[in-house]
Amino acid sequence: MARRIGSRYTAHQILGRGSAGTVWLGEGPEGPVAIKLLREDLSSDQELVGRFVQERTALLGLEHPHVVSVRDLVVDGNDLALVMDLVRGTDLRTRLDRERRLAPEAAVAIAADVADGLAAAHAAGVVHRDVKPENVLLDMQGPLGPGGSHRALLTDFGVAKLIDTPRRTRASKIIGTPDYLAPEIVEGLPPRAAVDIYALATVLYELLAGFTPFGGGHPGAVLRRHVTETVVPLPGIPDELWQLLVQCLAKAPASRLRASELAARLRELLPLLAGMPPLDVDEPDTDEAEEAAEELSGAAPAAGQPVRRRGAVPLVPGARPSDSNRDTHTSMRVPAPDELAGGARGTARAPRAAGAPRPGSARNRAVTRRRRLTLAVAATLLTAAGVATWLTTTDDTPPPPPDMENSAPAAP
Ligand SMILES: Nc1ncnc2c1ncn2[C@@H]1O[C@H](COP(=O)(O)OP(=O)(O)OP(=O)(O)O)[C@@H](O)[C@H]1O
Repeated sequence: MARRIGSRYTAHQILGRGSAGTVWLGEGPEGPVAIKLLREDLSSDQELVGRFVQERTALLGLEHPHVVSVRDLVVDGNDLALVMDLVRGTDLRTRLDRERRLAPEAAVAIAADVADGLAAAHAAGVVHRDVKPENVLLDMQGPLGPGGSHRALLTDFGVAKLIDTPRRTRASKIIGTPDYLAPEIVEGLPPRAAVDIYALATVLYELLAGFTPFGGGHPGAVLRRHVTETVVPLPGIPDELWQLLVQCLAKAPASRLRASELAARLRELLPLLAGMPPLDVDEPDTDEAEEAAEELSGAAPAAGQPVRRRGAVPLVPGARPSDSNRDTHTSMRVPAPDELAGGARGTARAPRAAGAPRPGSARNRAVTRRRRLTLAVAATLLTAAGVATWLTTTDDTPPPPPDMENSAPAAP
């Protein structure tokens, strides 16, 4: 049923739902649009209202073929809506869920588009801060690009920041989605353009492998891996592409490429990747420390039951907790340096060539079990040491003064 939004727009049909609201296919004075309508029960939530306004502000004047433009912000009674360019297609997460892994040529073409969009945002002084497959839309009505890929557009600048905002103090909260968070964010440094490059390299790795390099398990473990672990090579990946990924996943932000350079280098690789099938990579093993902790607590799934993944902290009150650390924004306290330094190492999920034996195959099970008990104790100690307290639900340190740079929307 059609619904009026302000005096100039009509919403016709739901295109999708996010944690903060619903995106509608709509009509405006200049033709079809997408209308993101804030959930009514959240219209009094100042943080979320702030995100809508922020998205409008960040994108003012930014017109680019690889960025979804925001056309209008409508405030009408209880309705708060962002009017955006309509992208007829799907989001990259949906495509990835359907295909599991993309052929390298298509993956690199999409990443190059997003890098172009980021270059435009960075040139306009905006850092996105939440680059992930959910925030990349694929235009399925336009012409096909290399490897049959659709034009990709970056969207959701709701937590974007102006790069040049001065800041002298260490950040007290982390905003972002754990799987894609650059190490300097975890360490409390201000978000600069390089955080988007790290996140995009993580997305590209995920498109190629079917999983993120440092994801899996408890959000605290994911954060620590970003700081302490090195990325494990993907079997069968062309060396030139791997080197590019490694450079953009560098722990030191200054070592990463700039967005325009990354876009150019990715496009240079396209002829080399033409016709190459998706990489033959098996899913990594589940984080052993995580499993061990669950075993110890009696929470381990019974044989044959799917492994339960812990969710990140939903940004929005009432949102369903996500089933992974990559689906939702999270807001966490920045861990202290000693919290990052301690704890189990080597927990990054190691990719295996398809068919290669799992490290914990049947003949190794007794050894694995003994290791798990040791790890379980380590995991319990870690938890006691405060890793779990990074999560925002309880933060018993006095809150910092409200400051757009340093504070994040409070998790429920
Ligand atoms: N400009 C657009 N044109 C067409 N479809 C869109 C547009 N923007 C969003 N959508 C669709 O609407 C759905 C919800 O988008 P939204 O940005 O609210 O959610 P999200 O990014 O998945 O969630 P969250 O707000 O929690 O980060 C997405 O699945 C996306 O495919």
